[in-house]
Amino acid sequence: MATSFTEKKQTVATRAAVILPWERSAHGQDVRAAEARLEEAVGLTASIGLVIVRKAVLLLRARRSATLLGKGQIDSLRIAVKADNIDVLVVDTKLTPAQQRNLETEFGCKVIDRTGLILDIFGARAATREGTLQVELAHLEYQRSRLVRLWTHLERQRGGFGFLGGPGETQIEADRRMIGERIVRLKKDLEQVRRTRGLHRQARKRVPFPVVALVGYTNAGKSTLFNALTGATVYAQDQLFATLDPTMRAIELPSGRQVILSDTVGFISDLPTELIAAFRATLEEVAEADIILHVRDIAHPDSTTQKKDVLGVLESMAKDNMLEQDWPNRMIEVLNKVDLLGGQAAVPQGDETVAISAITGDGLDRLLARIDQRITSGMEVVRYAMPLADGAALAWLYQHGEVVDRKDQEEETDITVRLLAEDRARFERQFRHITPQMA
Ligand SMILES: Nc1nc2c(ncn2[C@@H]2O[C@H](COP(=O)(O)OP(=O)(O)OP(=O)(O)O)[C@@H](O)[C@H]2O)c(=O)[nH]1
Ligand SMILES: [Mg+2]
Repeated sequence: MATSFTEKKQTVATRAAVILPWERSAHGQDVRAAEARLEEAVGLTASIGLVIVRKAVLLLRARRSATLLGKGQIDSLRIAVKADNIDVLVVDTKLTPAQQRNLETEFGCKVIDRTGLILDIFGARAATREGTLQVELAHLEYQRSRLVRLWTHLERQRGGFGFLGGPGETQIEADRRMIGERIVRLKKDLEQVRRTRGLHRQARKRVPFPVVALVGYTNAGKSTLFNALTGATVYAQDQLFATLDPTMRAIELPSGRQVILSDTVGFISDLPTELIAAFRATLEEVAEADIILHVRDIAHPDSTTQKKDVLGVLESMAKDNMLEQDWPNRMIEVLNKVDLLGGQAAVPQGDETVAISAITGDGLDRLLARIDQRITSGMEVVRYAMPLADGAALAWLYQHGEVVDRKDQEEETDITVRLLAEDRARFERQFRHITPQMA
């Protein structure tokens, strides 16, 4: 893994300030939007273990090429960094390599930008092989772009073309070559992983129960819902990306049918484009899901934009064959946090939406019933003839399907059962001696 900020294990808490540069021209005067965005950045920063001692929205009249911020802002920040003993300044926007370096010089502390911050988070969260490779690739490309610019900057300072070949320059060139070679290797490895992806999906389909995946924006309440539904004690708190690992747990639906619930990585707003591939790779669990629960924070000011973002990413995954084309049929929209809006009645619900509060438990029974219904609607009716002595096969059918009819003879039974298409395939693979009859 590329060097990561969080890899330096800290014994003493690292103190951070989080600032959100807010351009009036680009963002307008929407104070509520700025506050929500700042809170997201604070959550992201907390999730890599930094202690936030100061946070602020800084209005920008223009982006200054050398330092981004204006002179007065820099002066007052310098005082704050000193007074609060700040080790890291998180600037929630994209900084050019020169801006980052200049700000570090101004403040005498480490400065990280939004891309650097998110890369760090993804690095800690990537679970699959593709995810890990994809994140490392993004990290190296980020580093390389910083090296290249630094190099040209030095060249300019010397007023030449690098013929002098000073030691610093040689080192940078060597670093750049090393990074370049590693990138080529990673891309090859990724190719290989992608080619075998189809095979893995087949293997994963052998999980014995339908999979229900929770997706949605960071802080939407996925982990809280996951806990409410499993009664499990999985880490959930008001901290973005509290989930460090994709978590899977079996739960029982009202019908008695078992499903596997899977919590996933949260979406974040304005994901830097160079990180989209890495993020999508961390979402691979969704590809295996029989049902996708799209959890939304319906009380969030950007709720509608967040929804569009989520659907956009899923669509792009389907386009690249990471997700099966019929994914919209498998989705249920979960409007969470209705307690903040005065209960279920405040929110319109349709066939594809269920309003809930993961905190109060309001609407959870309806959600479970809806999941049950959705699973059943995708079922087929099949008839099998099998030896009565085959207890394992019979038990399997009772556990995974709904037995509609059964006629026992002396040695044999003729059984009609409703099964998911995948379950039917699983059953017929596992019990090859049993023959499906004409319905
Ligand atoms: N009022 C209210 N707060 C909720 C509800 N559900 C979750 N929250 C709060 O929202 C915050 C985020 O919840 P999480 O479950 O950690 O969110 P998440 O979607 O898992 O976030 P990531 O793991 O970062 O993607 C926590 O403070 C929860 O207590 C709800 O129904 N009502
Ligand atoms: Mg979570």
